[in-house]
Amino acid sequence: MPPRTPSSSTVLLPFLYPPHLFAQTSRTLSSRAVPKILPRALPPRHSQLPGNRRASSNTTTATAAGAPSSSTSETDPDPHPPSTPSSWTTPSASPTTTNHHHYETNPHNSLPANRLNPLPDDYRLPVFSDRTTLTMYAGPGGSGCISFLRDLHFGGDASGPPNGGDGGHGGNIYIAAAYGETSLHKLGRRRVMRAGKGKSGLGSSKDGQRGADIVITVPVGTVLKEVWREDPVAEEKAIAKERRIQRKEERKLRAEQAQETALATLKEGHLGGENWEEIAEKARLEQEQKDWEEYEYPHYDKWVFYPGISASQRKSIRLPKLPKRERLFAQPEGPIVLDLMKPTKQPILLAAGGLGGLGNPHFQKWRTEKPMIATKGEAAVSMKLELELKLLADVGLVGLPNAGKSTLLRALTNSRARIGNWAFTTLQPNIGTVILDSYRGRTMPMPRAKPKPEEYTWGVPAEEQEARTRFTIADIPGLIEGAHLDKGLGIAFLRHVERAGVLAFVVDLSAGPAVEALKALWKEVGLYAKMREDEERDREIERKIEWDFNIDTAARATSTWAAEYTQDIDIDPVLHIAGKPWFVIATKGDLPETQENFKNLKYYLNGVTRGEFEHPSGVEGGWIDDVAAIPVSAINGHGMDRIVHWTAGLLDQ
Ligand SMILES: Nc1nc2c(ncn2[C@@H]2O[C@H](COP(=O)(O)OP(=O)(O)OP(=O)(O)O)[C@@H](O)[C@H]2O)c(=O)[nH]1
Ligand SMILES: [Mg+2]
Repeated sequence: MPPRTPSSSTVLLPFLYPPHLFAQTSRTLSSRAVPKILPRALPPRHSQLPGNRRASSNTTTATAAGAPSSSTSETDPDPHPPSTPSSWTTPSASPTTTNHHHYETNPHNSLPANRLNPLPDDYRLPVFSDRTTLTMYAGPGGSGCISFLRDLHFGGDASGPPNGGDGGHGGNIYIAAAYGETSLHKLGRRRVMRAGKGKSGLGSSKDGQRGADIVITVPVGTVLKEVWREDPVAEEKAIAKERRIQRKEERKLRAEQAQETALATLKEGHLGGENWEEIAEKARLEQEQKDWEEYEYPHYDKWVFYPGISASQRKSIRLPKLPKRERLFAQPEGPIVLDLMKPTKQPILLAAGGLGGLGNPHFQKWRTEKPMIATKGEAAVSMKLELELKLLADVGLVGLPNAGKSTLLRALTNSRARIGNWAFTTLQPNIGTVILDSYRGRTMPMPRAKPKPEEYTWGVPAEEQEARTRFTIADIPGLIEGAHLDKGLGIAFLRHVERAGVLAFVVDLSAGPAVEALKALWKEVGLYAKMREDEERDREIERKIEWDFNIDTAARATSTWAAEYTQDIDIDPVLHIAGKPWFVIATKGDLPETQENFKNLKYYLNGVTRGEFEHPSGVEGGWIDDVAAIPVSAINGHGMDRIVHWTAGLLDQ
């Protein structure tokens, strides 16, 4: 770097400005003290920018885990670095602007390091998280206010009619899925979400302010499940209902007992002047009084009392029955399970805020002209959610560790996935975007043979749907045999390719028989699908369990419109994955003695297509329309065109 300020300058300057600015600024600032400094010429622009390189014919912007990759060029290899311009004269201006290690040899394979054969420390790792839990607290309502009109007409003190405002309602919590969000890490950091509390009411009939709502925005492809919830209002309602039923039964029992006693007395012949009906009635009334005292009276904790009154006055107030009120927003019944695989048209309510309390004018009756009471705001729902992100890429790369998946992603797209000659270099999913272009930077749309269903295109009819201009590829950590037993990194990452339109199996031609590798991969994928199916079944059973607090019919109505985001359980996931179009990318074709291996693979796949061999997952009815094997050398960028064309064809078939 050129020196940022002339050494003689005593003025501290911000270091973010280009050097020539400093030169001039400092000259003007200290022109008397310092001899004249010639403005330093900036290097021409192109020497700072590496040449326009393309890894392969038709690549791309890259995103890592969906995040748009900004500067795409700073780590690019450049086989012909621009010559140093003569105007750039400072000694530090030599090629320090480019990265040193592009001219190094990669010790892993003794080849020159470049973008497709980078050193293991040349990668970009965006923050990414695909799982998190979130505890949410909807806002409680504010309390009602006890206040009286202060007016000269009423003697100048607060002795007019009641004018306390109602409390504000608590804030709700909603969820929305949107494109542009790519990871759950931000939510994971927050852990707890609290919607705003409703403000208390004020005098002069001023109602309290509503609590602020929260909209949680998650990436499209997020699945959320409710872990637990606490709904004090629903719980109280449920308890009250239970008690009502209990009392009814008790009454019935007592009536029967009274009848029996009366009959017994009749039998014994001494009536004693008492009617058995009267006895029964008396007993019933006594019991009811007891119940009232025990359960319903008084709900002191639900009321606010005028602060100016004494404890004895407070006790003398006969509290009215709590007014019956419906929630402003019906709380969706639980447990909530949503599968947000498309952007939500409007935010979906998860937790409703509490109702605000009522001010004292609500309790003015002909007998109580000066109500010294108001109600408190309702407590609100709290719940814990489990969020799981399933990335929605068009193509999923599935392969054993070290097969060359990340190299392939780099070769196909502008991704900066990490590459290293050891297993489990990749520890989190990477996503790259392939733009179908005409080699001249102009997109070359591929007509879609099969239009997307309208529910995925916001109702755009098939004939108006645009041709495909890009697709996305997900590279996930490698699978090993026994991954379903949680060996290696487990199969947790398969959920990111579970919804891909096409599966691309990446096999390393130099690492033993490719057919065996392919079969092993399919086996793990099949076992994963089976595991998902079992999970689904458990969830279905759980859903059938009676949920005690489903007492709101309105709540049920609300949750039905979110029903389009609940998962379709009828599909058989095993067949679902095996039914996806797939093909095999045979990589590392540049290494010696790989041809025989490829031939065997081709022979096997042709047999699968013809139906001579069963689908490698062992599932009947799996996709075998035209299973291709494409030989490539990702490290040299060879064979990428075929992959792109074949994939685009499969996606829109
Ligand atoms: N000769 C040759 N080597 C390759 C090719 N593709 C990848 N490699 C090398 O294979 C090694 C592994 O490549 P990665 O792309 O990291 O493999 P991966 O499948 O992503 O590995 P994990 O992320 O660990 O599962 C690296 O040393 C690459 O340089 C190829 O086409 N030819
Ligand atoms: Mg990798």
